[in-house]
Amino acid sequence: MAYLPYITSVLVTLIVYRLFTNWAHLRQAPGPFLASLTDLWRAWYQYNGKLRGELLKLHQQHGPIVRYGVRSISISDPSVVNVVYGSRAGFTTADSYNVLIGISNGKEVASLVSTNDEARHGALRRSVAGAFTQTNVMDYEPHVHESILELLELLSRKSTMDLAQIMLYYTMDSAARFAFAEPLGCLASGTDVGGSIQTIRDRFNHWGWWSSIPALERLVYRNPIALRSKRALSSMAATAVKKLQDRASKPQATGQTPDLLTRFLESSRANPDVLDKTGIIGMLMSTISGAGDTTATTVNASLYWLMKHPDALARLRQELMDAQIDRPVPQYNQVSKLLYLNAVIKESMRLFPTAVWPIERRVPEGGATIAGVQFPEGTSVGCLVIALHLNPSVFGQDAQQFRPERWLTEDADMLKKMEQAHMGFSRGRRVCLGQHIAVLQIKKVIPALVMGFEISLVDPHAELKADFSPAVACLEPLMVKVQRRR
Ligand code: HEM
Repeated sequence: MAYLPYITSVLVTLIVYRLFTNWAHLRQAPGPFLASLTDLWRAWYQYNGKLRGELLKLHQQHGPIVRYGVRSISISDPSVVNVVYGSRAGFTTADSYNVLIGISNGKEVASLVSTNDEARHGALRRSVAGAFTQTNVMDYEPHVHESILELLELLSRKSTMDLAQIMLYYTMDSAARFAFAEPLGCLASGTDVGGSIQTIRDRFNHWGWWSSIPALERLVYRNPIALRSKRALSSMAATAVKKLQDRASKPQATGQTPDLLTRFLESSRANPDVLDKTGIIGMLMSTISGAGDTTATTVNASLYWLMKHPDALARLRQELMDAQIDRPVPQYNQVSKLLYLNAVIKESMRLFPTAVWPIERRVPEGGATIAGVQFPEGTSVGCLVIALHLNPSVFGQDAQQFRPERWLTEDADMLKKMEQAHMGFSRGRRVCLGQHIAVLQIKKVIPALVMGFEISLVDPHAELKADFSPAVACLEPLMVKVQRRR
């Protein structure tokens, strides 16, 4: 007992020393004092879905560099995009990605997204890249087409509905179709079949809630006891395993619409050391998970702003009529190059990007100078996509407004500047692998919907809202009225 005051003072000294070194680490960067002492500050805001909004405010207050954690820096300056994400820059993913690493049979199994081993990431990505090129994704168009027909059929039976939910059913069914040629059945049943959507959202929640404190996540979920606990396969993973087993013994016949599974099996035969069976299941899961909420949110955002801006909707419909697109669903080659459609989608992604917090990268050995500030090795730096997208120095004083026409400017320099600041699909080595499939899905479904239906908000003042606590923005319900157009 006599030692108690002594032990207490040693502990207090150690804590004060730790807090001081935390603060001193990046003291050159402005930000909330609490955030410089402990990562619990950012964890709290992220858990409550408020980090994104708080960082936006901090950027307005302090400028392009803001500190939001002991070693975390948020950036809103588009000129640094290439410094951080450029292919040769040497930045790797930050520790926040570690909480996404899966656990299988008591071992950690990193996926394409969660691995911080850049050599492995590069090899894995190269091995499957052929399945995602602009030309090759055209092979999957029949899968997407079929899902849109099913969506339209469902809509024609409704008068009011939650657009956010129905669109997620479309993107998930479509993703399962182009992944392994079978829909999840969400559109057919009007439900989240087998809880697949919830399983994915649980993963996004886990990533979001623990991203700020990965060391604590490791202690709780990756200790030897937790690692050994049995985990049931999700219904979607079980379907993917079954499909893989079936396909290994009975490959797709000539004439069948190819899917990602066929392409991954081809890649696996060519690169068995890089992509094994577990890797194929991982890739299928990563693509379906990455394809659902992201694509649905972009379609919803586009439709929302078109509902709010009848002039833009009229202009889009005119463009689609002039192009004489097929009804009820256009062929991709009829819509892929339509300028106004493209501008509407770009503008919607600009105003409602799906990445929630800065896309974090780790400063490599030797440190780096970013926006004129020197940061030591190990600092996590990342562009906050929404801050970049609302930057008035790039997008002008009306940066907060939905104005697709800004993407039709004849000022080539201006256009280049805006393109460089657009990070909806991220940038660099880890740029969205599925972006061409996403664009295919979006550019086919929006014309089908706006030509086939009058869609209007049940509450004309309704706002587009999302939960920003998971890693990917998850839309809140958006009630709309639908009526077939003649
Ligand atoms: C509008 C829809 C989409 C948006 C906005 C979007 C956005 C993004 C972003 C921002 C990243 C980078 C994440 C990071 O570095 O932390 C990413 C990565 C990725 N996306 Fe997408 N995505 C979309 C659709 C899709 C689709 C349809 C697929 C699959 C077919 C897909 C598959 C992937 C994969 C596999 C990665 C990881 C790439 C890598 O690490 O090398 N995404 N996406």
